[in-house]
Amino acid sequence: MNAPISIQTVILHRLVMQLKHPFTTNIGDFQKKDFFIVEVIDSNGLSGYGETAAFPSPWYTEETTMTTQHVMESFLIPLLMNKPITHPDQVSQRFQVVRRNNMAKAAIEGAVWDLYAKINDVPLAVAIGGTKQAVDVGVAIGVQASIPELLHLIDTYVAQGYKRVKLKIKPGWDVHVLKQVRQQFPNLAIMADANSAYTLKDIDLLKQIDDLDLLMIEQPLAHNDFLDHATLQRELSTPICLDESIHTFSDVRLAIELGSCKIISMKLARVGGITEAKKIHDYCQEHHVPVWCGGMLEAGVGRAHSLAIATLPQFQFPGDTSASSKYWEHDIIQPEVKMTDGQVRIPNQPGIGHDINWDAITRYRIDKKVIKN
Ligand SMILES: O=C(O)CCC(=O)c1ccccc1C(=O)O
Ligand SMILES: [Mg+2]
Repeated sequence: MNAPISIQTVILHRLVMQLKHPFTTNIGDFQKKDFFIVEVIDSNGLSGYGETAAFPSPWYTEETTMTTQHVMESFLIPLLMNKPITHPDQVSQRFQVVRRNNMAKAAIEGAVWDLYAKINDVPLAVAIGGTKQAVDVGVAIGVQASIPELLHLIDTYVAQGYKRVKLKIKPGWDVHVLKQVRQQFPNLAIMADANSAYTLKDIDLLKQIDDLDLLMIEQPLAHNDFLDHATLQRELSTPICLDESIHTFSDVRLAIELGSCKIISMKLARVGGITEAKKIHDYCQEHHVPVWCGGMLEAGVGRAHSLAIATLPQFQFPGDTSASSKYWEHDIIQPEVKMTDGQVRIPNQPGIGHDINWDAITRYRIDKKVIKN
């Protein structure tokens, strides 16, 4: 029987961090991340940490930095305060009275999972049921100014040891780019992520991409579509991977039943946290559908959570969970996340297994709100 956990205080640390390199997708250009580190503190004064993944604008899902703050403060935190739980699975049950807002939920739920693992003196990966000591990682590369620049960048990442590259594509930066990359790197594991840039009218173009022996093509069609993706998947031998379409366990059931994809991208933020992610993972395992861990340009806390979930056995492709140094001059955790030979080792320390780097937090923090009940 687990001892009850009673959350007494929640601190929302709002940070703004500059990305090392701007990240360009079909939708826009990202120079910085504006987000919250959520700190939950129990009656013994022990802290757990989570991170919101939303961006300032609702381009990826409907959530934004400010909606996560509103929903956490007004609805989610009051559901948790002073009403003890015995297991973090109960957090998502309690949050069911709030529709969607998965990024707000995932940040708080993640903080409680970290706290729970620390109380039980086990790494978060172990608390989740993970089985791997290290996970394979790749890099996501945004749209570049020119093809030579892209080829050079890929070269750099491959030399560092990354096992797979994911290239953002959009109309005007797609087949011709991928063809040249494939020519230059005949044996590299390459995937493309369209962030919903295409429709079924682009079938000829998508069939040309199908000839390039990609690992998968991520979210080629609309963010809320299952039927057209199923039609497209019947036409392509390259596996489709769904990202934006997947917010819940039910979405995964629908996608697999309809044949909308052959691979699922998992993001804790998008599915509302670890408990839902585990449910999705187990269903995918039963149905022999591979899963891999996507990224949201997270800082260290969110990254550590993603790495922990990726230790589950059905995570079968390298994640977008690259080293801290791919994104940040200084990360907010210590040690930072490091990659060796295409892998990140999972820490043995309790919880997320990284300390908070308070110097970095202080440097990047623009606001701090302490919520007591
Ligand atoms: O390196 C990363 O964190 C993933 C980069 C990435 O592709 C991405 C970043 C932000 C939002 C959505 C996506 C995506 O997977 O579509
Ligand atoms: Mg994606």
